[in-house]
Amino acid sequence: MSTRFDTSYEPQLRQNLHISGLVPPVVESHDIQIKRCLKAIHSKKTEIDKYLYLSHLRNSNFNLFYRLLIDNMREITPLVYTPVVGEACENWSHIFSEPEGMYLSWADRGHLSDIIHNWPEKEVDITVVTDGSRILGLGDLGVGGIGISIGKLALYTACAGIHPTKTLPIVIDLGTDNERLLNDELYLGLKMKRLGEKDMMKFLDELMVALKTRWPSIIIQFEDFKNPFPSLAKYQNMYTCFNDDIQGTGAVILAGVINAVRETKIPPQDQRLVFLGAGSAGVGVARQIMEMFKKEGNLSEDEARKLFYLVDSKGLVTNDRGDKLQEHKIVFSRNDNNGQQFKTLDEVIDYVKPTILMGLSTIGGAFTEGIIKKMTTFSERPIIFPLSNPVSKSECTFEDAMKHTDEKVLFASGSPFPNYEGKDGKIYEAGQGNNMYVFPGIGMGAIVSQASLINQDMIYASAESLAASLTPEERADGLLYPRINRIREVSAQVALGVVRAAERNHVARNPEINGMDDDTLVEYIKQKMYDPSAVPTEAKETEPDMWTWLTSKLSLPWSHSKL
Ligand SMILES: NC(=O)C1=CN([C@@H]2O[C@H](COP(=O)(O)OP(=O)(O)OC[C@H]3O[C@@H](n4cnc5c(N)ncnc54)[C@H](O)[C@@H]3O)[C@@H](O)[C@H]2O)C=CC1
Ligand SMILES: CC(=O)C(=O)O
Ligand SMILES: [Mg+2]
Repeated sequence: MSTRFDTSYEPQLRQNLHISGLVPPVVESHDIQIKRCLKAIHSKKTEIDKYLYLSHLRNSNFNLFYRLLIDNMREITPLVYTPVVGEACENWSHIFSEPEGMYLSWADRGHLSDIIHNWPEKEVDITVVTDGSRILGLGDLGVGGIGISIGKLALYTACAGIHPTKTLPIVIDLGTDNERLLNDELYLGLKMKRLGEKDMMKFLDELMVALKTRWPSIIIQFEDFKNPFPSLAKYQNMYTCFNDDIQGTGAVILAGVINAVRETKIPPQDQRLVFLGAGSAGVGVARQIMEMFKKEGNLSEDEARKLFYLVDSKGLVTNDRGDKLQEHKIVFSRNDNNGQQFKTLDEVIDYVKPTILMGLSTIGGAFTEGIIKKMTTFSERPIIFPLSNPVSKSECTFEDAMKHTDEKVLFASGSPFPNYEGKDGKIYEAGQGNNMYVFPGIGMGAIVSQASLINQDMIYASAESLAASLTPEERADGLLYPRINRIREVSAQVALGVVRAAERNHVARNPEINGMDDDTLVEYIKQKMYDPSAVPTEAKETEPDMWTWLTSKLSLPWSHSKL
C-alpha cells in the first residue's frame, strides 16, 4: 500500500518526499484527480474491470482511492463491496495480481505467530478474518473469500476513518468443498476438502493468540463463516472481537426495524415476524429484534420469542418436525404448531399472517408476487426486507416490492437497488439494510474506547445510535436508514453510542475519554479519523530529513541519496 506519488502534492512536498521527477509535473486539485478516476471507471466495460481499476488505485495511492470513495459513496461502494466484490471473490484466482492481505493456511499451523510477524505494518488496529466458507450468499469460495475481508476493511476506512495501513485482511485456508475450485489449475488455495469444526477451532485458537501477541489491542472481526457460532461463543469473552454476520447484521436490521415499526403504528406486541433463512444472519437479526421488543413492548423473553417464525430449507422451524435442530435455531423453534408442519414459505405466510417479512436465505426471488401481495392484507404498511447478498440472491427487488404493495412497503435490501419512480412521479429510494452502517462504527468505537471486549450492550447501542441518526428530512422522505453520503457522520454517532456502552459496561480502558460529554467525545472520535485529504506531515518539513541532514554534516559521498 502506498500513497507517495500523488499529483496533488506541491513542489516543496515532492522535494521533501524525494519524489520530484517521479510524478508528472502538474499540481492538480483533488477535484481534477477524482474527475480522472471517474472517467477511467466509466470507460471500463465490465464491473470486474472497474473493481480491478479501484484495487490498483488503492494499492498505488490509497489517499486518492479514499477521497474518491468518500466523495462518491453511492456510486463506488457497490464496486468495492456488495454486489461486485461477490463476483471478484468468485473469480479471485483468475483476477489475482496482488496479495493485499494475509493468506494463512492449514499448512502454516504451529508457525502462525512467526508468520503474522511477516506483515510489514508495525501497527494494526483491526483485522477482518474469513474462512471463505460462506461468502455473501455465494457459498464456499475458498481463499477467494479474502476479497470480502479487503472490501469490509475499505469501508472501515472510508466510513469510520480507521487508517488504511492499520487494517489487516486475512483469509484462513482450511480447504474448500467447492469442486470448481478444486479442479481449477489456477486456484490459489490448498487443494483439499474443507476441514471440520474441531480443526477450525484448533487453528483459530492459534491465530487468536498470534494476533494478540503481536498487536495486544487488535480488534478481530469474523466474517462469512459457514458456521460462525462456535468461534463467537468461545472468543467473545476473551478477545476484543465480534461476528459481523450475527451481531453487525442483527444491529443494522434492528435499527431499520425500529424506524419501520414506528411507521406501521402497530405496537411490538402485535407484530408477527417471518424469517426466510435461519442461519447466522437470520438468527442474529431475530435475537436483536427480540431484545428491542422486550424493552419497547414490555414483553417477557417468552412473549417476545413467540412473535418470531423462522423458516429454513426444511420449512418452519418446529420442535417436532423430526430433524435434529442446530443449536442456534432452538431458541426460536415453535412448539405451538399442534403437530402441523409447514414446508413452504407460502404455507407459513398463510398460517402466521406476518406484518414483517425478512429474507436471509440466499434464495433470489423467493418473495414472489403472490407473497408480497399477501403481505398487504395483514398490514397497511408491510415491512419487507430482502437482505440476502449479492443482488442476484435478493429475495425480491425494490421495484417488485413497490409495485405489488401499491407503494406501501417499508423496504430495505442487503445490496443496493436503483430508485423507483412511483405512479405520481415521486422518486422513492431503497433503504440498504447492510451491516456496513454499523460495523465501521462498532470497530471505531472499540478502538477509541480501547475496549477489552465487545458485548451485547455495545452491539445494541450501535443499533440505537443508527436508528436515531436520521435527519428530519430523511424521515420526511420515508427513509429507514440515513443516506449513504452521510456515512462518516453516522459512523461517528454509532461509534459514540458504542463508546458510551463500553464505559457503562466497564470495558473501556482509554483514560483520555473519562468525563467527556457527548459533543467533546464526538469531536475526539472525529479527530481520530483518517482524513485522505490531509496534507502529509512531511509537507511541514522545510528542513531536510534526518538522513540528509546527517550525511551533509558529515560530508559523506552519498549525501542526498537514501541508498
Ligand atoms: N444485509 C446484510 O447486511 C447481510 C446479509 N447477509 C446475507 O444473508 C444470507 C444468509 O447469510 P447467513 O445467515 O450467514 O447464511 P447461512 O448459510 O448461515 O444461512 C442460510 C439460511 O437460509 C436457509 N435456506 C437455504 N435455502 C433455503 C430455502 N430454499 N428455503 C428456505 N430457507 C433456505 C438455510 O437453511 C439457512 O438457515 C446471505 O445471502 C448473506 O449475504 C448476511 C449478513 C449480512
Ligand atoms: C453483508 C454481509 O456481511 C454479507 O452479506 O455476508
Ligand atoms: Mg458477511
